[in-house]
Amino acid sequence: MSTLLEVNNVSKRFTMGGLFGRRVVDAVQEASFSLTTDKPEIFTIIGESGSGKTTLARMILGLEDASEGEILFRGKRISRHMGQAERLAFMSAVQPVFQNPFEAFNPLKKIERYLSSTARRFLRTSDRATIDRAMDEALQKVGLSLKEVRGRFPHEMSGGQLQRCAIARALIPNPPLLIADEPVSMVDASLRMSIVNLLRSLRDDLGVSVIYITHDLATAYYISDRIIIMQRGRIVEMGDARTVLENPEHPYSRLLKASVLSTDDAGAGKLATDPGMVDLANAMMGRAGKLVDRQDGRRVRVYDEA
Ligand SMILES: Nc1ncnc2c1ncn2[C@@H]1O[C@H](COP(=O)(O)OP(=O)(O)OP(=O)(O)O)[C@@H](O)[C@H]1O
Repeated sequence: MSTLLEVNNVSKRFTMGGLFGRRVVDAVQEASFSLTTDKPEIFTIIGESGSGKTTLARMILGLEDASEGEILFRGKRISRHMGQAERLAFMSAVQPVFQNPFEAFNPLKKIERYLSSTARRFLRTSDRATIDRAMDEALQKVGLSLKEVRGRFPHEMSGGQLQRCAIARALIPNPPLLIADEPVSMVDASLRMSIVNLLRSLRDDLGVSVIYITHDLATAYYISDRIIIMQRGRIVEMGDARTVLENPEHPYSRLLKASVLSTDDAGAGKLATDPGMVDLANAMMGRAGKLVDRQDGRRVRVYDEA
């Protein structure tokens, strides 16, 4: 079994302000997990806003350095200070998909311009036919074609179609790993599942692993193989997605699940989340505790009684 990505005890601390108004945010604390090359998977990072998901993703993409710990991709350390050639090789293997496809594309440029510059950069060619072939192949993988996209500007596509184009762009160098940060949250609800299903087919048909970052428990349940649940920078529960989400153990994981149910029940006028549950989850915030292994394979953060 060989390792694709290793996140070893990674923490990120942001320090803001001057001498007198110094503020410290521990955005990620001691995160550890790994992905192997043998089994492509959808590995989900879930948590509410501010729990550290994007910071973790940015460190995995080499856009931010860890304050402590290390991240290895195929055994090599990832850092913001990688040399140009090393970065290009890394970027061809680990590609991001961002939240808002309308921001990812320049509104004044045709979509194919963006795709062709990616092809030129990663395939190191300026041969027109090779670039067109690479763009078409990537677009076919997401259910589009160069014929459909050619000549069109971003505003001439739906959010769902444009997100497909963004995913196609990411697929041009044939990366084994995509980092998708909230890829469906800006997409129309009616088109969301088609993007989620697309991620699944990338895993099943192309063998691409996806780190799927979300705060949407429903899509997470639907596509994830494994999941980590983050609360204020700390992993509080991790393991097989079904094991964890069907029967969450940590109070914060239980709260996340209950919050989703309460949305479903809202129409029936049922109470939103039980305040006792919120208090219990909040009481864990900021406490270090430790992750322990459970018999069913999950890891859960537990705390010494005060
Ligand atoms: N560059 C930065 N400088 C200072 N603080 C930051 C920076 N980036 C993130 N933070 C802080 O780190 C914490 C984690 O933020 P992060 O964006 O990683 O969370 P998140 O789970 O991705 O949230 P969201 O779902 O809203 O994107 C937050 O308190 C945030 O304010």
